[in-house]
Amino acid sequence: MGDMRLVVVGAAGRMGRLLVKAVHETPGTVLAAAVEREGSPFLGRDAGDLAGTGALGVPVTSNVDEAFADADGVIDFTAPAATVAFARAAAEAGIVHVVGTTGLSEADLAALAEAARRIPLVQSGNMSLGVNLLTALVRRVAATLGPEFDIEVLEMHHRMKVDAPSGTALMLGAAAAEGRAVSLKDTAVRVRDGHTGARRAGDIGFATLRGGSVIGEHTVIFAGDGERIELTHKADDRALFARGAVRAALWARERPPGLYAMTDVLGISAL
Ligand SMILES: NC(=O)C1=CN([C@@H]2O[C@H](COP(=O)(O)OP(=O)(O)OC[C@H]3O[C@@H](n4cnc5c(N)ncnc54)[C@H](OP(=O)(O)O)[C@@H]3O)[C@@H](O)[C@H]2O)C=CC1
Ligand SMILES: O=C(O)C1=N[C@H](C(=O)O)C[C@H](O)C1
Repeated sequence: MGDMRLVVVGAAGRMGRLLVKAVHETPGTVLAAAVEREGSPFLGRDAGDLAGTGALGVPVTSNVDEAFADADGVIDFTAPAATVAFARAAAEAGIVHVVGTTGLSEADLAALAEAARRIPLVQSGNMSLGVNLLTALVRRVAATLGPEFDIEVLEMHHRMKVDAPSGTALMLGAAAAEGRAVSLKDTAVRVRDGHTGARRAGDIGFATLRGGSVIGEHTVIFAGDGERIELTHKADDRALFARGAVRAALWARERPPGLYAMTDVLGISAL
């Protein structure tokens, strides 16, 4: 099998540029195309120049059909509506789709599951080993501690982030709910404001901080009477997520159609 030809969509974004670099630097992958939306000021610019690798001879294009036709996979850290459209196009082209986009609605996730009937699709709100390992720890702790421990998920990100709670916070909340054998939908408190009344037993709370250049920090707090356990992950470098996504693409190339998580890619889904 030759090098995996990968398209990076959203190639001029914060993650897109790092993804172009990671594809270029990873043995066994090559940048097939770089996509931005129609009207983007980056169309025609060399993707490597934007990513800081030096020119790669890959001009940014808005022609998705052409880009996907000559590729084995697409890596997508864009926005929910774009990701749903890219999933349909990837399914049409029969290529791997790796989705890092967060802020996806139930309907968006259903559209990804539909595409995954035809192609291997890896979706995760966080592509790092640390966070995916943390989900297993959170599930375990939540299963061990009784309901007398209140669970709160605290996250902080840079000032440019547009969705809340973060995809990672929701993954961690879902892990806590799974550990307690309850539904996150029924227990999540995503916002608090005004006279909220006392905390309802069993709620899983979320708190969102935004500011500066923080890449991504998450803490799951188990607060009991007289003691507190805090499990924290801090990302120091966004390139970590890009490397994880390229790893996911290579892994998915060998898999049948299906919807996969990063824990599958990392081989820790049984933890
Ligand atoms: N799963 C993970 O490990 C991680 C996930 N993320 C997630 O990745 C996403 C992107 O984050 P980030 O890079 O910081 O955001 P940016 O806004 O910097 O980048 C998004 C890029 O996608 C482009 N884009 C949007 N719509 C389309 C479209 N229809 N066609 C082509 N390009 C499009 C944007 O272009 P324009 O500016 O013109 O809209 C922009 O260049 C977010 O959802 C974020 O939460 C981030 C880090 C890690
Ligand atoms: O938007 C970001 O930057 C990040 N988004 C992801 C999320 O929503 O959890 C992952 C990471 O924390 C950075």
